Amino acid sequence: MSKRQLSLNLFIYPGGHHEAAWRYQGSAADRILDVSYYQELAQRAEAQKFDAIFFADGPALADNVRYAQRFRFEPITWLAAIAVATKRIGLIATASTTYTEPYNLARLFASLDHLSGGRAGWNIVTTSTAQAAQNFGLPEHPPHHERYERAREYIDVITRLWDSWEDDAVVNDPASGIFADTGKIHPIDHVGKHFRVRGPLNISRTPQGRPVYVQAGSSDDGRAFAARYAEAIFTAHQTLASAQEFYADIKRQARAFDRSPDQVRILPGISPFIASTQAEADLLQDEFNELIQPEYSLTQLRQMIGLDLSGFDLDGPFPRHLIDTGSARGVASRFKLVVDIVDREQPTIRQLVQRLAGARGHWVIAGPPEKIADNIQTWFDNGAADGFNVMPPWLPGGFDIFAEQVVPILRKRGLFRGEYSGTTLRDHFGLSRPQSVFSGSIKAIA
Ligand SMILES: Cc1cc2nc3c(=O)[nH]c(=O)nc-3n(C[C@H](O)[C@H](O)[C@H](O)COP(=O)(O)O)c2cc1C
Repeated sequence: MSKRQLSLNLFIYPGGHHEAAWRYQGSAADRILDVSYYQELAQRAEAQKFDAIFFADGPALADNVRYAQRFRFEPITWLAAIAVATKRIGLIATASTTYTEPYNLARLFASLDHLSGGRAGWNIVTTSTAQAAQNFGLPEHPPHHERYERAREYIDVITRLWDSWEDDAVVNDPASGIFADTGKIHPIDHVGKHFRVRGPLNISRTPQGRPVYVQAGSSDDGRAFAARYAEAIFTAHQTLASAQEFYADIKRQARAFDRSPDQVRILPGISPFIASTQAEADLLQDEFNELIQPEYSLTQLRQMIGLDLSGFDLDGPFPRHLIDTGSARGVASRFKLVVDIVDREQPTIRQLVQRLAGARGHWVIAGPPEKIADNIQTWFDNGAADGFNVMPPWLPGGFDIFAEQVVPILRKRGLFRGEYSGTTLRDHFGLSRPQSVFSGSIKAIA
């Protein structure tokens, strides 16, 4: 039995994850729409045998774009260009079940999986950004519970679309003149509350059968959805204890859905400031925090906890009494994460925005390479993570330092691969390739 190994993804934000990264002299602020910049990043991550790269997404413009590089290209398109510049690394794109339709999205991800030789992953989101509704003619953003109800039906439909061609449906025999065995291509005939889709999909089953299902739910609905469907789960935790609680809960819920917990990889985010000494690493983090623009940070904070602190003294105490914990506004999980920081550390407003500036509530850690590796190993060995979404504070430099100084330590400790053992994202994550739900069934296209 091979030793349990870490999964490492490179989570790419254009200039890096610190909200002021684009202002830092080492970041590639002028290359954020240059696809070769992302191809180079993916090649560097592939050279280090990372499992995947990952792009977030949302169908609306962030309302604080004045102060930070928070616009978004469409990730599937961008990953197609990266696929042709790489051979092994996984390619994970975010797409919303609230603001897309299953048939179109099934085609997009099937195409990405075919063209990449089986390296596609789908970060399934319901979209927590309320302003998206105005771009799709909706009177208001659907409530959280309803978004998850739609997402469950969506997954059922899209899974059957990806499975609608059995693996051996394509014959492709010019001599006999038969291209496909239509007895192995199945309509899905779905009629539900949110969707009516006949199918089948208009492309054959992909190298992975289906893209890898990734999810990042944190609420009760989100966790249940993740435990039932997700094969890799992204999550944000500030402490080992919080990550251990999440990890144990998801693995328990997965078992309750009769799933093997090994088929559910849990990947918290980590945003490391790395330097040869602790003092230098702290200085590096301070350099970034000095570039913070309070107008941007306070907008972020308002989105997370629904409080507008623009009139407050930044160096005054955070007004904890104004937080109405009864109504978790904004993104529920981030709301709780911010409240926990405030209750644990009683920060000033400035100290809180600096805590969140690094990576929007993900784990930010500063120190020498050995300390970063030690912390990664502690979470990995103590039931808090199966791997990490690496979120460099700035790119490309922040990733290069992690790759050159932390990955070798993890490798030396036997925690991370020296070579890919497979070719697909499922291989890298150690996930099985799913059978088509139609294998052996009779109803096919006439
Ligand atoms: C690493 C990570 C990446 C995420 N990326 C996105 C994203 O690209 N788009 C999005 O709408 N939500 C994204 N989310 C938010 C989650 O989809 C989810 O809405 C959030 O964690 C709250 O959980 P809930 O859906 O259970 O309320 C991300 C969350 C995490 C932890």
